[in-house]
Amino acid sequence: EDKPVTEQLVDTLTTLSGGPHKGYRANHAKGVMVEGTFTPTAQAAGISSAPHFKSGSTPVLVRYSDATGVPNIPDANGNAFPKGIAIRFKLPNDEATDIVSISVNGFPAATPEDFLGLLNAVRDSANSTAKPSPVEQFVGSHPAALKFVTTPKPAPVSFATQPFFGVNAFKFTNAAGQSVYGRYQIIPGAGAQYLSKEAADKAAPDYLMEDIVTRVKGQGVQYKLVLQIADNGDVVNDATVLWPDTRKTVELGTLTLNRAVVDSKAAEKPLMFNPLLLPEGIAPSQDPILLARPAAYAVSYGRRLAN
Ligand code: HEM
Repeated sequence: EDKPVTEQLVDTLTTLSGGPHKGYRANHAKGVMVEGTFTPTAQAAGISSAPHFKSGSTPVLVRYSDATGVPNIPDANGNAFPKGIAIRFKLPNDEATDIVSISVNGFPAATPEDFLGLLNAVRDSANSTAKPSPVEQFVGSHPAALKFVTTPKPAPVSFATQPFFGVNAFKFTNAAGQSVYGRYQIIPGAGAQYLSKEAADKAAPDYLMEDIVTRVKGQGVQYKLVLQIADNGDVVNDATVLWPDTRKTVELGTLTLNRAVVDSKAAEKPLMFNPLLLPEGIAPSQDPILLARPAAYAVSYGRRLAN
């Protein structure tokens, strides 16, 4: 193949979803958007000089999503995991920065090439009689992929009871020029709560998308934005390598979501969240998965707008 790996990834995601599905994202196609504010803690400015970590509140736009490019996948379907949360912080002077996270802590591949290998193996298993199947062969020789696909992904009671993880590390620098590497954790104020298998089997196809709109219009929904800080020597460029739970965490602030987005479907189409849209005070790590994401998202975005 002469195409860039990032475009091949979008092609395979499209094939896996039975697409192209006109006007939808090639992954995380089904979603809903809500709005609110982010309020930083006093410690946040000590981590990064980014504008939203100074004092005051920042307006946020949030898109929750189900995995896959299937626009009408039932929320509790086994393929609709990991769940996604994309957060746009609307900074002063028409600037913005995004956090784009998933409901699993970790990723199945350390490189875009390996991720393509996994997705192509899933694709090729559909029409294969080989034993072991292509995907069984792939996960048999790729422990991180095996770990990711076998990690339990229970259906949450609500998006408001689902923790999310940034997975890729970033470099945070404060006003004094001191830097740390960290990974985001988005911790629900309501606590992590999941449905039983029986309840998940009976859940309505759009139960999560509908529930979150009801919640934001009612009591509102809160999360703590937390940063897990790497120790010297921790691997920061590999999304398959978790850091120990004993690593220091710093609370960066609170997300309060209290408004639905009118006509969310129309509003989400011309939007592209970008994990590398970063203000001063936050820089990418050299994680090849992180660095590949904007190119892949842009291919999906371009195709979405083209039809
Ligand atoms: C090389 C690895 C990856 C590829 C190829 C990939 C591919 C994609 C694509 C094509 C989209 C649709 C973008 C659009 O049309 O706007 C997307 C969306 C998304 N991705 Fe990824 N992704 C990767 C890694 C990740 C990682 C590591 C995370 C989180 C830790 C993540 C979380 C999400 C979320 C939450 C969305 C939905 C964003 C929205 O609501 O608009 N992805 N991904």
